[in-house]
Amino acid sequence: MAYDKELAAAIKAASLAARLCRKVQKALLQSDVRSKHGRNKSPVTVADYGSQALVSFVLQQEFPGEFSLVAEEDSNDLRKDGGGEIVERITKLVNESLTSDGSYGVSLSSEDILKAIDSGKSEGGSQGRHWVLDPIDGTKGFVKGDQYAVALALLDRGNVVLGVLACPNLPLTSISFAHPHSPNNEVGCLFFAEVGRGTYMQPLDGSSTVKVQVSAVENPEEASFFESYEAAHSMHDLSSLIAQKLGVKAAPIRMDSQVKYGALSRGDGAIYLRFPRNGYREKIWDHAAGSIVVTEAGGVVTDAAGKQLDFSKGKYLDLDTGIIVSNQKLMPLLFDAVRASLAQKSKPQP
Ligand SMILES: Nc1ncnc2c1ncn2[C@@H]1O[C@H](COP(=O)(O)O)[C@@H](OP(=O)(O)O)[C@H]1O
Ligand SMILES: [Mg+2]
Ligand SMILES: [Mg+2]
Ligand SMILES: [Mg+2]
Repeated sequence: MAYDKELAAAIKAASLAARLCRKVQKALLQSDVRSKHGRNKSPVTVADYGSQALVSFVLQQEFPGEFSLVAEEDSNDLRKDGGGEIVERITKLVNESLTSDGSYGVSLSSEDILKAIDSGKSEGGSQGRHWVLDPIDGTKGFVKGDQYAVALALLDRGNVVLGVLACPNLPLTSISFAHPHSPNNEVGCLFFAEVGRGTYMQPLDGSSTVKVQVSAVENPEEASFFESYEAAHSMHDLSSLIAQKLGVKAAPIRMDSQVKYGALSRGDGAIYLRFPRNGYREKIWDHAAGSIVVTEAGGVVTDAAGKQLDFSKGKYLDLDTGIIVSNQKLMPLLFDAVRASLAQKSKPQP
């Protein structure tokens, strides 16, 4: 089928990267966390770099020749004074992962690692094929020992055609309030989706695979919604106004990263609301994999004007106000509640 080879390579790369991240998270030392310079100051760890180097290396091994990767991180900070020690740690981590996997029989130098990280500088766009990678989405969740995801997607002529979400800290069974997962439940899932072929979930070791579907809930009173854990990433007051207008009774499920898309794709919750504060421009790597995982599971992902997300315009998503996600039945009600809430919010306060 169209993208079988690419999907197999993406699952392999994301699984290897997830195992590297899991190892680091278990032994995370504060020294592994640096905050990136510049306005956003979102943290970045040895695992973000290690994951990006590993995914980039594996994909280039599987697809030698033309290769285009749009990825979040670059090696600029690592090449500065004082970066040497962290580069050594990253190199060791990546080589340990490659040795344990055994497929490639190579040991990479620090320069190989920096080059692999920097091969993620493509701008993407509407022509040709581009891999899109967030090596750790939800680094804030990662550093506090909570949820994060390795998010890898493939763009083909501007459309997302496959996505893989490795979620090392997500329990295999539902996390919804309605069905709290059993305490001895296995933790670590990988979701994958290919255009036109549905969404599947497997444990990180790939031992079994199930097809997943979004929640069939039609009554908003029975629905629950996901939103960012970070109030800095999404306006929680707006989400609660929308939920109230919609008639949602349950409290929000607040989680870091695109794990929210994975959990929604298997029906743990019926809605995801994301309203960044003014001026923030969403990056394609924060949503490419998650969006296809939901849409291939029967869900709908649009901006606040009801428009599909457009991944063909380079590294950024130009969208109207925010991102709303739900199933086909609830989406018309959700859309009306969003419009009414935005109208109310924009009215001058008395
Ligand atoms: N002000 C902001 N508004 C919205 N998203 C932001 C943001 N600052 C950072 N982010 C993005 O939000 C992502 C995490 O999403 P969530 O809030 O769902 O956990 C971060 O991904 P990284 O952790 O890969 O940097 C980061 O790219
Ligand atoms: Mg980041
Ligand atoms: Mg991200
Ligand atoms: Mg990231």
